[in-house]
Parts: sequence; C-alpha cells; structure tokens
Amino acid sequence: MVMAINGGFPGPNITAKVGDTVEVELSNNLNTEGVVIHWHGIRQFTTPWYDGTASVSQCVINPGQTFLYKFKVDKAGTYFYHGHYGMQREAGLYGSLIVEEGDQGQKEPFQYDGEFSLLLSDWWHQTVYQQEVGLSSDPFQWINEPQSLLINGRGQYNCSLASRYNSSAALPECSLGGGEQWAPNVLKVLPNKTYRLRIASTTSLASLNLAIGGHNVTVVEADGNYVQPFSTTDVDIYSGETYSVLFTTNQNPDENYWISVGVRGRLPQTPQALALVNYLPNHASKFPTSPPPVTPQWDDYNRSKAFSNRIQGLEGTTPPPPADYDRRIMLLNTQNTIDGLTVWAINNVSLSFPPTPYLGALKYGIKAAFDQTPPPDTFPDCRYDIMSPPANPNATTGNAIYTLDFNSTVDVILQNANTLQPNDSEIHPWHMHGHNFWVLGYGDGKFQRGDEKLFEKAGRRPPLKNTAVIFPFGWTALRFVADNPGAWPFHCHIEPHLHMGMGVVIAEGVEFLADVPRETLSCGLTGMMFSGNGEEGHN
Ligand SMILES: O=C1O[C@H]([C@@H](O)CO)C(O)=C1O
Repeated sequence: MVMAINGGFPGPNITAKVGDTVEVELSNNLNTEGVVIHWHGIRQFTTPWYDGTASVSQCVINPGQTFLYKFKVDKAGTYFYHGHYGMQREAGLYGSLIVEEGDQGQKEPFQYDGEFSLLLSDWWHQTVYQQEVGLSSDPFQWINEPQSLLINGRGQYNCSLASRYNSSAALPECSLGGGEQWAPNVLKVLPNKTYRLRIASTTSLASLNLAIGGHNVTVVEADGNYVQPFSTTDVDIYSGETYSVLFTTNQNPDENYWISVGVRGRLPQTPQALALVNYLPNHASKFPTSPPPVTPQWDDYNRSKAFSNRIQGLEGTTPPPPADYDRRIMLLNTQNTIDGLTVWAINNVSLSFPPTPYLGALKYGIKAAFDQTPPPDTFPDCRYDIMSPPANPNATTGNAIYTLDFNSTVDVILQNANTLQPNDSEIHPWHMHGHNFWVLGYGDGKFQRGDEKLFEKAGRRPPLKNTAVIFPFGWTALRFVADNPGAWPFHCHIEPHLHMGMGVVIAEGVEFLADVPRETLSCGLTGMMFSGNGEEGHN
C-alpha cells in the first residue's frame, strides 16, 4: 500500500527561491484518516502553525478537507517534505523540496553545470497499519529490515541489477525490457562537467551510504548549510539528513557508471539501490562494465565517525555562541518496557502525543491539554549504566515539554545507551524542527563532566545541521539558540522509534506569536474552545 500525492509516488518536486512564499494546498483524499505534511528543514519563523506536525503545530486535516500551507523559505538548500502523523511517511508521503539562492543576495560558494535530486527511502511490503499494530503489541513485533531501498521511488525486490557482476549474489539478475517503473533513475551527463547531486534521506529506518563508481565526490552542503568542501569516495547519510555533493565527469566517457546506495549501522538484509550515471552520447541501456561500489561494512563505526567528523562549517560562517551553562539538557535515550510494551524513553519518559496541539494549548493557556510538570533536564539517576540493558524500574509515558527562555543558548547532550538486549546499542539520527543546531562533537561512552573540552578543541568548526546522529554507546553534543517562537518536536527520525516514544517537544517565545490560525485548532480542547459546543470549529 502506498500513500501517493497527486496520484504519484514520491510526491512532486517542489522548487522555490530564497525569499519566496511557498503555498501548498493539501486536500485529504484518504477515506479514513487525517493527514499533515512537514516541511523538513524549513524554519517556519513566524509561521510555526505551518510546520505540519500532528499534535504539535496543528490538528490533522480530516478526510475531505483542504488546508493551505503558506510559509517563507529563507535559506537556500536541499530539503524534503513528508507526512508527520502516525507512520504515514513510511507509507510514501514524501517528496523533495529545493530552495535555490535568490536572484539577489548570496551566491553559492561553488559552481556546477547541472544538478540532480536523489531522494532516498526504504520500503516494506507490510503496510504501516500492520507495523503500527506490531509495535504496540505484547509481544512486541519489530518491523525488521526493509525489502527494498529506493532512489526517487525506484528499486528492485526479487531480482537485482547488480547480480550480473556477482555470480554468488543472493538474487537473480533483473531483466529489463524498457520502461519498467522500477528501472533505475538515469542521470544523463556530459563528459568533463561538474554536477551537483542533491541527496536527501527520508528512510524510515535505514542508515545509508552512497557512492558513484569510479568518481569521488566533494561534499558542499549539509541540511541546507554550506560546509567546508572535502573530497570523499562515499557519503554516509542518516534518515532526516540532506547533502549536496559535486562530482566531475572525468572518467572514461565510453562507459556508464553505477551510483549505489546500501545499508549501514544495522545488519543489512536489503539489496543496494542503484541509479545510472549515463555519459552521453552512450545509450542508457549500456550496462556499466564495473560493478556498483561496495557499501562499507555496516558496523565499521570508526569509519562512520570519521565521516561525520569531516562535516565542518564553511570557513567564515557564524561559529556557535559561547556556552550559556544556564541550560544544558542531557537526554538519555533508552529502550524500556512499560506495561509489557516495548518503548523508547528519554530520561525515562516515553513521548505520547496528546490530542490537542501544543502550539494552540500554549498560546491559549489550556493547561489541561498536557502535563504541566516539565520533564527532567538530566538522567533520572546520574549513576545510570549506559553499557547494560536498563534496570527499567520506573519508565513512564508522558507528554510534558521543555520550555526554553526566548533567545537563550541551549546545549543538548544526546546520550545513547544499551537496548533491552545485552551488548546492543543502535544508531539514532535526531532531528530538530524550527532550528538549526551546531554539532559540537561526538564522543564514546557516557558523557562526563569535563568532556566539553573534547568539543571545544580549537580549530574545529562545528557545522550547522538540523539532524545529527548518536552512535551506539556514544553521545552527541549540540548547541542552538532558542530564537524561534513556537512549539517544536525534537526526535529520532527513525519512524518506528518516534512512534515508540523517542522524542521530546521544546517550546519558546509563544507569547510573541500572533493569533494561531483557527483552522489548525479544530481538534481536542482547542476545538471545543473555538466552537463553544465541542464540535469541530470551521473557520
Ligand atoms: O526499536 C527497535 O526494536 C528492535 C529491537 O531492539 C528489539 O526487538 C530494533 O532493532 C529496534 O530498532
């Protein structure tokens, strides 16, 4: 089952220029469920109600209703959009969103002759409804690894294009007749030119690695921020991240080349996804003579960390402000059981979204909408042993939020830990809505007082990102300025993990906002308040 947009999957590419106001009219033609669309990486400054997150920025758009998203894009870069209700993203609600530099103003700090957009995703045969039931059942049923990886919605399942290069491959070779919907994307290039690949990962689960056979790439942008360019053979990309890379078509022009995308960070059970770099005037049906690049060993985390550490801010861009130790939030990520269900918890609290959107509840002071006691700013017990399965005595489900002082500088330490299985800790890419943060550093083990020195080392320029990974048994330190009035989710971008509670909500400066548009408030307690009689308000 796929959720499509305008009859297609993935959704249409949206392209805009810096300074544009983007208007998207979303009509919900699903028969039995609501829908919202999140504009991933767009700041939504002064328009937090158009962030498109159910329970946080708005009520879902009901079947038969139409909703107008209207927001300004103020930063050039590679973005995407996707469903943010239940697990609708995984069901196929996504598309790419590209913001180009405006006609005036800043120029990109690099040049290229053409560009391609590669939206990466993973695909299951089981529906998200079956998966949601399994995840909330006792016994717990995990979604397991995807059946396919997709590039712009295209991939193979019971055959492989790579099999011709590897006679021991597990799958038979696919036979292409021409025109198949699963046929790989073809990137038509001319020799001796430079191309920009805009890569975005909207995977539900998989951490990916992308490489182009025979070509190095130069990384120039990450999550809509220019980075200090560096050359590499391949790029790690976690769910929620975007990158731009440049490559030059300087290889033998009589050949075509494979782009391969494979799984990292979990034991791979999914064949690589492929796309074809077609040097014109060769025919696209000319198979590359060299095999697709091999994806690096899935659990070579030293290699992954080395890549992540190479992402640094472009020279001359704003460095992080100095620490303001008034607020340092330590977020311990653990897998727990609550009443027999398997969940993820942050400082022992597993997030459960309330029926009334936080933004409306905050703006109109509806205290009954969510728990008013703030969640803990640090681990429940400073002696917590991150190397062992949780002792798990007191994890709870909750919906309280972190309220930040407007314009304050906040440090967050994301702390990873052992799952419920011994000797197991997993990758979690954390995505923050409404903000970019500086990635101050990554560390192994438990964050200790004094570890700040590791990320305050001179000479490293922390990059601005909106998504950052925590490595198994490690920590990641972030800094951001709470300068965007609104309520914002900050969560693991692995969709079943958020569904299992792996996230928090932050809020700041809501008092500075103009009135929240009524059409975002038609449910829960705000719905009752505005209709006066408990029926949904229509405005
Ligand atoms: O949340 C998860 O649950 C499973 C496993 O930890 C328990 O079955 C898994 O691999 C996850 O990422």
